[in-house]
Amino acid sequence: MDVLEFDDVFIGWGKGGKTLAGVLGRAGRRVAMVEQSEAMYGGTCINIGCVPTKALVYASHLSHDGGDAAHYTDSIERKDELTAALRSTNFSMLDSIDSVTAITARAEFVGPKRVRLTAGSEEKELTAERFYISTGSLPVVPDLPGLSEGGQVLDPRVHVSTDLISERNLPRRLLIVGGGYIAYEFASMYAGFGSEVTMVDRSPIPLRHEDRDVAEAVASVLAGDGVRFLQGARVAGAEGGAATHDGAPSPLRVRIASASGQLATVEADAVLLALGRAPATEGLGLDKAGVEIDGRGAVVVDEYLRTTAPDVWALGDVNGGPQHTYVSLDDHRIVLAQVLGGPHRTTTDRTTIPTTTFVTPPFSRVGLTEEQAREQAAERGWDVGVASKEVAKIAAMPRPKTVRDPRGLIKVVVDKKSGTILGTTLFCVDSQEVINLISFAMDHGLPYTALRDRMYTHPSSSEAFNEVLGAIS
Ligand SMILES: Cc1cc2nc3c(=O)[nH]c(=O)nc-3n(C[C@H](O)[C@H](O)[C@H](O)COP(=O)(O)OP(=O)(O)OC[C@H]3O[C@@H](n4cnc5c(N)ncnc54)[C@H](O)[C@@H]3O)c2cc1C
Ligand SMILES: NC(=O)c1ccc[n+]([C@@H]2O[C@H](COP(=O)([O-])OP(=O)(O)OC[C@H]3O[C@@H](n4cnc5c(N)ncnc54)[C@H](O)[C@@H]3O)[C@@H](O)[C@H]2O)c1
Repeated sequence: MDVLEFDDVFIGWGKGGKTLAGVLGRAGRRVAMVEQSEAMYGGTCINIGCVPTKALVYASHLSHDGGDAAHYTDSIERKDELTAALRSTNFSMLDSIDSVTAITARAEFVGPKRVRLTAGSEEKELTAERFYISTGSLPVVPDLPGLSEGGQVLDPRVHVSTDLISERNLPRRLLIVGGGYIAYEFASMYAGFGSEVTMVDRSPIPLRHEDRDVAEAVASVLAGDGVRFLQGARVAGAEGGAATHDGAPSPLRVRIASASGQLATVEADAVLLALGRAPATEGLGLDKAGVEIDGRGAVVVDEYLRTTAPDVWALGDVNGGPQHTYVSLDDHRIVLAQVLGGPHRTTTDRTTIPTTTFVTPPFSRVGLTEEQAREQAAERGWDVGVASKEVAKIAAMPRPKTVRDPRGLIKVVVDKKSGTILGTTLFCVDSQEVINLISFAMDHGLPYTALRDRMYTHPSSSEAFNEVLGAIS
């Protein structure tokens, strides 16, 4: 069997891995990037995750001619063109570096610092000084009566996010099981495309980790777009009918049980399971390399992202950290500093991690909720102050009105004594941009008054802070 030698071997073409591979390759190191599928060059984000879904979120709320079904099919085709172009660019970005070898094969460790690659009937082995595990995560498919069993769906009408956005036909009725990022983004998106969306969530209330006023604002906007919420509910069974007379599949009839045991039946042309993603560590032979995993299957790492084996790091979703592309990207900075030098970094120096859930308008948050801040106030000596305003009522922020979406809410939580910003929720047009400004201010210890008294371009969404932060009480 061929044995090839490298300086650095990456398993999986994720965001952190591909960025680090590029830097090391450009520095002249002999780098191998091993990716199991040519449809995944560039990783989850550009192929099946962030980018395609955000392209569809945007398309879903565009006005269109020719009916919802045609608009949906057209949007899926455009999304496929976009991801194909990004995949090709991502491939060249590494492949064009002389000292980088891109290999399409599935990798598994067969010993310390040794992996076997399998592509069809071909096998070879690689050895290297350093290894980087960047294999991402996979959708969790728990057993749900009538829908899924043993990690597999039981019916072609049952999907995970990855394959639903490859379906060319708009489901007239979509049932979404889950209440996290993907459930909310897909609910907003498919409602925008014209599907009748029902969400089944085991939590008794929507968005249980958010302040109630915020959660209610988000839920009422989605409800206004036609999304039906079944909270404190679970799947109790499902039956699929035979094909109808015109050959179209009949809907699945999904039985939903509430906390009190009462049953409702929801008819669905498609069901989306959005129940989390688990680190992709199965079949990687990690035990043979001395790399430990935890109870959730995540690679155990320290704050330097070092695994339990020497010279083996884990970046991105696979290390059990927050599952966002920008976290995987930040992981590469932490590892880079150890391998090639540069500013010292660890995971513990991340002060804030902002998030955006791409419903329409987008919902973004950084730091603490009001409830969390009040819980910690006595211990931390904070005098908690809050400013909260409906977007439609913010006179000094005409931007949402100019783009015809003045829905939502802005809420900022501060310590009045020191002026420290403790947390911010932005549920409004442009929030995916503006939240980064707040996160920057928080990381650099700027008081809320610095944002209140700044000059902003006009009309913009950031200028909301002139008015909203003037009303802290
Ligand atoms: C629908 C959806 C929407 C999302 N939207 C957002 C968003 O808007 N913003 C955001 O920040 N995050 C979003 N995320 C999360 C984000 O996509 C992930 O956090 C991120 O892509 C993880 O990157 P990674 O570096 O861990 O690896 P990934 O990009 O997941 O790459 C891992 C790669 O490893 C390959 N691989 C796995 N096992 C092997 C093996 N044994 N051998 C060879 N190759 C292997 C896989 O094929 C894959 O290409 C979304 C995710 C999903 C599913
Ligand atoms: N905009 C973004 O940054 C973005 C967008 C999409 C996905 N993502 C990432 O992708 C990951 C996966 O997204 P997701 O929405 O699948 O996961 P999630 O962790 O956000 O939500 C999972 C949901 O499933 C529920 N759940 C889990 N197991 C269940 C069970 N057995 N029965 C009933 N309910 C169950 C949970 O209560 C939760 O509501 C997330 O961790 C997220 O970080 C990020």
